[in-house]
Amino acid sequence: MTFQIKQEIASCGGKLMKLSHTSKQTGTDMEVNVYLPKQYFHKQDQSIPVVYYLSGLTCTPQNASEKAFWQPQADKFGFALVFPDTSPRGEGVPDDPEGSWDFGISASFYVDATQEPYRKNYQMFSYIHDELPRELSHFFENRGSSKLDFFENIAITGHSMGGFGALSAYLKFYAERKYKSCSAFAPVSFPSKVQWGRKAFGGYLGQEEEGWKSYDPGHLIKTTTNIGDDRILIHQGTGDPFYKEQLKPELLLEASKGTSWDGKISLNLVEGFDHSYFFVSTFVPEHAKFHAKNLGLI
Ligand SMILES: N[C@@H](CCC(=O)N[C@@H](CS)C(=O)NCC(=O)O)C(=O)O
Repeated sequence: MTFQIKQEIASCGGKLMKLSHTSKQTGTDMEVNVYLPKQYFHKQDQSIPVVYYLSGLTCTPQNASEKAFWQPQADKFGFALVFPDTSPRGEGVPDDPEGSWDFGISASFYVDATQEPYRKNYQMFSYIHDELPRELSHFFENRGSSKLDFFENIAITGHSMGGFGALSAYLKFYAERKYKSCSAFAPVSFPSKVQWGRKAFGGYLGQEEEGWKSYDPGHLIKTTTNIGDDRILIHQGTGDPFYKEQLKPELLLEASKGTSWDGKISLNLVEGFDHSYFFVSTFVPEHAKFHAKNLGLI
């Protein structure tokens, strides 16, 4: 269903659009923020690539829009940004029975749930990678003189749970080269091996671990062939309280050993940085440049 414009905010050289729509996949109203860079307004008849940013646990579309400082980078290179929500929410949406922030509302892990009671609303994989781009494309079709490219020349990135979501989707769709570029900030790198991931996969996908593999970057990296010289960029703060227990990027590196991704994952351990948006925003310029290159903008 089409979007309602909640707010249009001038930001840097462009505009942040706060939108909401009713999703068929989640059966709920969903919010999404879209940043339109200055090029969208000043250059005619050109196609603007889109970078999808998936946020982490406890987030809404607002956190990254307000604190990641992506907007100046989007203006610098000429890409748009989409900041989706982290889960369905609202009346009737089931949450974590334990009331914890690592599962349920704001913690969908971007999968299509197969288990009750989550199956009905938690269809976030299909929402993010299919319904949302189709709906956005439709909505923006006749709005400006520039075309926003939500399907072809696109990149994906994210933080923590969203870093997992980015890695997972990039690898899952790698054969068809859906996403031209992937990076992650402090991602949950091998969810089947850590408590956050095991709880999420168990709850949404069931206890049978075989069913987790098709989402888990730790497995996908072994079953997906890197056909070019594609690289994945990761930053991880060494002062991040979740680094050693939940994120474990070294496990992904280990899993890539001897595969076509060996040496293609650039894991940057950055001294002292924590898990917050002070960390994310510090490395956004490097990630922006990485995506801009892969999207042919520089
Ligand atoms: N501080 C959070 C812990 C979870 C957390 O650090 N979430 C990260 C993503 S995994 C985040 O982006 N939080 C929101 C923010 O920093 O704006 C809480 O206790 O609620």
